[in-house]
Amino acid sequence: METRIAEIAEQINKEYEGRDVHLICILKGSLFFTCELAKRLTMPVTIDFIQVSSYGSGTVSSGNIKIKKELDESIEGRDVIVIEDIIDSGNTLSRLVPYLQKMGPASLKICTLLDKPDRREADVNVDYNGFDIPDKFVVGYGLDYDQKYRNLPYIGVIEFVD
Ligand SMILES: O=P(O)(O)OC[C@H]1O[C@H](OP(=O)(O)OP(=O)(O)O)[C@H](O)[C@@H]1O
Ligand code: HPA
Ligand SMILES: [Mg+2]
Repeated sequence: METRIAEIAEQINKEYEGRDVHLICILKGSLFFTCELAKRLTMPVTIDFIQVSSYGSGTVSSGNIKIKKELDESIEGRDVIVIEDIIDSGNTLSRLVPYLQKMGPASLKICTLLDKPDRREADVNVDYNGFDIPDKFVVGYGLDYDQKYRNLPYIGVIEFVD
């Protein structure tokens, strides 16, 4: 995990050389990934947080996103990288990206630790992706099931028994 995060950071360091980067961490899941990535970036970095929710306590996206916490700072004219822990149905980012684009960033890229391409319902252009994973509900490293297990220091699959 750390090796892959370091590789992504290196790629970002090269591509954004000489520029400042503004990271947007999508709470709460991408908190851990944002920290690990940010520590490895070498340019001047600023960080802001937004919280949107579509899952509630279930394992399937509701398709609607609600903004629960707005950004603190303007992103107009800034080089923005949105940090996600996972892209699953794509509903969260396919709604959030146009919302952020309207605020006039100089550039906007998407960086995710995990991608579940088999589950996609809405298109998302991913710029940096840690790992493609199969269609299993995963927890740990920031990812929750009903708000639990975010603190696991690894990614695990939840198995549901009836
Ligand atoms: O591609 P999607 O199907 O939209 O799923 C991905 C999103 O769902 C999760 O967030 P959630 O709404 O559970 O909030 P959380 O980060 O606080 O757990 C996850 O952190 C992503 O933001
Ligand atoms: O597999 C997942 N685990 C936790 N949260 C999620 N949000 C979308 N997919 C997932
Ligand atoms: Mg969640």
